[in-house]
Amino acid sequence: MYSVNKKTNSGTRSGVLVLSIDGVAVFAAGTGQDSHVQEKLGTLWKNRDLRPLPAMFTLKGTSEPITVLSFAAAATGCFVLYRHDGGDPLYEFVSSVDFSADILRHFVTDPYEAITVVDHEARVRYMSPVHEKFFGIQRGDASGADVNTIIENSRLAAVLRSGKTEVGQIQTMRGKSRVVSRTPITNPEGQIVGAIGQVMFKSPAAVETLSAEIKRLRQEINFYERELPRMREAGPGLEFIIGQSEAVRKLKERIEKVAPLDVSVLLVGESGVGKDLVAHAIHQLSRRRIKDMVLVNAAAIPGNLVEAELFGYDGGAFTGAEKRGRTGKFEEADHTTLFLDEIGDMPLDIQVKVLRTLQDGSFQRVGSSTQRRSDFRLISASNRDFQRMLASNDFRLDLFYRISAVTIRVPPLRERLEDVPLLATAFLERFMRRHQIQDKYFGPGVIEYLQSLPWPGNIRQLQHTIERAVIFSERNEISCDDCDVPLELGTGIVLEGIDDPFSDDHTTPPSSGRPVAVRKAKAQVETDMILDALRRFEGNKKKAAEYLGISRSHLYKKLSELDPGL
Ligand SMILES: Nc1ncnc2c1ncn2[C@@H]1O[C@H](COP(=O)(O)OP(=O)(O)OP(=O)(O)O)[C@@H](O)[C@H]1O
Repeated sequence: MYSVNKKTNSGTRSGVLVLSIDGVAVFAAGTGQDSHVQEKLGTLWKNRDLRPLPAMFTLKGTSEPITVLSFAAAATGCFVLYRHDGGDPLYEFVSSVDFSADILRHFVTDPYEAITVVDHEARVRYMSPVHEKFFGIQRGDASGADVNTIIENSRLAAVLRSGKTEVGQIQTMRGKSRVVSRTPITNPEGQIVGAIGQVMFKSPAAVETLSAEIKRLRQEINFYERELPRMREAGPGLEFIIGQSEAVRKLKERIEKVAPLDVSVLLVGESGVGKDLVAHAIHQLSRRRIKDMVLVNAAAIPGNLVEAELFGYDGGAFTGAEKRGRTGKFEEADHTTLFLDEIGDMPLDIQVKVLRTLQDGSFQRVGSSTQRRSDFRLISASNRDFQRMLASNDFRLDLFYRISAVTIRVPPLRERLEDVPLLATAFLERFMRRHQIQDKYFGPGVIEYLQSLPWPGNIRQLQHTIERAVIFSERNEISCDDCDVPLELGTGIVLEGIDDPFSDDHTTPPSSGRPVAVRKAKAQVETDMILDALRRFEGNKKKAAEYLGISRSHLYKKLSELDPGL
């Protein structure tokens, strides 16, 4: 199997060294005669009590690394040595793994490994017990027989001739289909000495399932490969803005018009109407879409950090700052869009600095005097009332002009209630997918009921309502009760005799598909509003009635209905 002192053109490649108990060489051949090798192995051998010698290791520090197989007896150490590229993996395996026989036994007897080994004449040399059992053969009876007389449809002889491996072939044997592999075996000289036939899967069905799964995954990959460039291009573009109402149609038109122009856009509208979505759509339809939009939520940054967040800072600019300094959002937004959300919440002192940057694109990091520049397109959004803030000097007029080259108002949901069916259905599907819930659907009258509500929390509130219903409805059919809107529905409800403060045209919402629930919700909101007004004006009914926009007598009537004791 292994020849000692094998010589090649490059000199002695291998050898043997036998050491006495004291590390003295008692026999040496080939590489084993090298004094350097003897000295190194002698040291290792003498220290074997401290550091036991592994069965196989590499001897370093010689002219070439040498692989050593060690066979230690009580009194002598025997080492077989060879240069790294001169070994035989089987010899190494058998020498260094003392349970190598168990591993081989496992391969030939494992109940799941049905194998047949043939020699170069296609005569059976070995058949694993499980394979013998399958063919109804007594142990060893097939040995020496032509494989074709034992295994029907065998192609082992063909594989011996072709020298080519066959993997995953279906072979029918004894009326059963099996998925098999056939492998020719060569010796180190490259001659085919035999072949192994092996059952890979017991039935093609298992392979079919696997292949169907692979096919499905391939299709999925193909889909994403096709879609990815488009999705990258489009991002959350216009198609993510659900709705076919006139209001949404106009909104989309405006987005498409303004997106390619490199002007500042201010998005106004109540909370939850979709300003964020609109900002993304504008960015995606602009030439700056190549780089991701940079987002800043002015309301979410603590006042003392707004400046550092926006302009960045130099190392050690303030306590707690990162040592190497940090890039600010303006700098990050170079060549892309900067989305300043909740700009109405920006402190006045920061407004001045932001204005300066907006005027010429230049800024300084906190703690630095170097002027930097950034070329960004600004989109800002706020649900605040700018008229009021400008009047009370809470927002700088010059900044307002800068940020609002174009202002887009995103309409509240109550102005486009005809979009509710589309939105509700899309959210139903989205949340069923997200929560892995199946087969939920809206029962009769639910969509009409949803359309009858004024949605002061807008689309975000509708979304939450549907999500709650998907999760908590006990039956597959989602009922109006499942969609009950929480009490904090609050101020948006149009009260009898009270103008809806949000509505432009004061149209009443479409008639309810579920009058009782609507009435209940209205009554609750009415009560809340009335009590809130009374608290605000410390029980002064005249002022409360004025505030609510109803007559005093109407307020008294309402109070008597609520609680005669009030
Ligand atoms: N037309 C729409 N189609 C589908 N989803 C929408 C639509 N409009 C808004 N949404 C969804 O409603 C939620 C709230 O929208 P968004 O955050 O854009 O509102 P916003 O106006 O920015 O609110 P805020 O002023 O509170 O920041 C988001 O999950 C958004 O995806």
